[in-house]
Amino acid sequence: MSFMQINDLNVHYPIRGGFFNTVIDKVYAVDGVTMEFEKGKTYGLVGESGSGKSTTGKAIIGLEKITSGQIFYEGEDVTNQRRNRNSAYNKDIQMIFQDSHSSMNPRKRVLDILAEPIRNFMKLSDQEERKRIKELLAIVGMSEDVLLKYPHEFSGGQKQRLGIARAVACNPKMIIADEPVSALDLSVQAQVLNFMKDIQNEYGLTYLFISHDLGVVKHMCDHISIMYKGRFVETGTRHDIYRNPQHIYTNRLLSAIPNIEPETRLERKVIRQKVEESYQKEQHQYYDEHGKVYPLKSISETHMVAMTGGI
Ligand SMILES: Nc1ncnc2c1ncn2[C@@H]1O[C@H](COP(=O)(O)OP(=O)(O)OP(=O)(O)O)[C@@H](O)[C@H]1O
Repeated sequence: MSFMQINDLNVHYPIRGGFFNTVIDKVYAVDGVTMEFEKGKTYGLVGESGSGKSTTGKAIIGLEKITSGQIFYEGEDVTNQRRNRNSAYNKDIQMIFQDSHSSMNPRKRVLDILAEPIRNFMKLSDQEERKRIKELLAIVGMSEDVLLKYPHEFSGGQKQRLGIARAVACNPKMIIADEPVSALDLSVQAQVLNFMKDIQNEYGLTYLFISHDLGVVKHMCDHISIMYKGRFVETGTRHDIYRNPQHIYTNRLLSAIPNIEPETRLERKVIRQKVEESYQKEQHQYYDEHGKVYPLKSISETHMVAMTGGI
């Protein structure tokens, strides 16, 4: 039995219009997503803006209402517990966001920001709480001098560290990280990613890493799902996705990975143009007549691709 299982998750938003403001259509933000997580592993969820990645993450954690589907956690159906603030599920599964700043109250000091989850989920004395907060700062490599500071006094990288400290405060089992490094400079990105890897190894955390950039998740993820218009176009191990990509959309994302080596920049630009041309020409073979992604089919024990019988 896997650590967590998501079965046929759907999040559809009604679009209203017309004279009576009735539902005229729906946005299929998440459209039949199935995922399985094993303990201690890192999963990537990658797609362009609007593909439904954040909605999937928020639905799993309970920040978004789901239209249908089931979530099993440690063998138990938690679909209806996700929005119960005091449930074990809510303590065990935490989320960090691209912009930690906007998720932190600007009028609260670090001390209070870190104390909040502890007060929600753990019954500690004042002294124990202080001790835990100091431990958390040590985990993210920050000194106790910051306790009385406010969020605006920190750099982007430091704020992400505080966001991580807050997420790990109550010993979670899984962290959903929504574009955790996208707002940071390249050098700081690597630092934050390495440091997330370290805490994962130390505490056996499971990660779901959400990103629009296949380059960012490359060195982190054991397993990757590529999302387009609310559906998965391809899922597989890191090797399957980077060495043996099958779907035209995966190839397009691979060719879009930003390149920092000046020697190969021109070469990569040519490849990117070629991929884009074939995407424009051949994409109709990869989507149905309504532009929808086909159902996934297994092509190996680990690798699934959305395709019609014809491909
Ligand atoms: N509350 C809402 N009401 C209506 N549509 C919504 C709502 N929230 C999201 N959507 C739509 O659902 C789709 C998926 O959005 P989502 O934010 O999950 O994508 P994303 O892949 O995370 O993109 P980004 O990286 O830009 O956040 C988009 O088309 C978006 O406009």
